[in-house]
Amino acid sequence: MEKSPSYFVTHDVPRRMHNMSKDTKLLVVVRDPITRAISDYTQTASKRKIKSFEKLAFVNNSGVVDTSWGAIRIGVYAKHFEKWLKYFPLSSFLFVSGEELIRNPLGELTKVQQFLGLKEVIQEDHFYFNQTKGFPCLIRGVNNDNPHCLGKTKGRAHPDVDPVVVNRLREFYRPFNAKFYHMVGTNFHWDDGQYYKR
Ligand SMILES: Nc1ncnc2c1ncn2[C@@H]1O[C@H](COP(=O)(O)OS(=O)(=O)O)[C@@H](OP(=O)(O)O)[C@H]1O
Repeated sequence: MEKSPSYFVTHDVPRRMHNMSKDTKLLVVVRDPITRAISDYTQTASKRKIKSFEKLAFVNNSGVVDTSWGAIRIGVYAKHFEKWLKYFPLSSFLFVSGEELIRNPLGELTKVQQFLGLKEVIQEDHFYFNQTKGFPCLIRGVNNDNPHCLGKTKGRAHPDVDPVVVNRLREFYRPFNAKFYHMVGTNFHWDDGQYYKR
């Protein structure tokens, strides 16, 4: 098993993975592209000083969404996924909802176990919700005495983004999201706005 978010969007990866093994099972965790962009921005901003999200999202403050900015471009999932379908059938993929992975980790991980043909060993009591972190964490060991949350670079606080900008991005992504839902046969409900800012 190997993982990297960049595999999904890097041009030559589908062909190279197919050359390696055409039977590879592919798991893709996807979340609302707007939250994903803000998460991406937050990660970069934690390393160096950059302009505001609102400034970077548009070309010269014009209201035209800057699709050359990676944080925006990566969320156009339908375009990236088209390239994968040239090499792998839809049945090779499981799309995991990033939102549900937080809300209902057992539900999403049960689907993962089934997709991979694994024995279903994960249970409800393997998780607890850490209120401070705001995320589910794992309980390891028979005495539940070895809890494990992801590190502090996962689950950072996101900045508040101007709602006008969020709405503009919502309109920008809507057709791409619709296409993506159609391609994969799942509605992730990002356009309902119910998931933005967890
Ligand atoms: N259980 C749990 N604990 C902490 N974080 C969780 C968890 N489940 C999902 N997430 C979300 O994972 C996001 C980080 O994933 P990344 O794709 O950036 O990770 S990586 O690039 O593959 O290393 C991270 O994004 P941010 O919230 O923007 O930090 C989380 O929202």
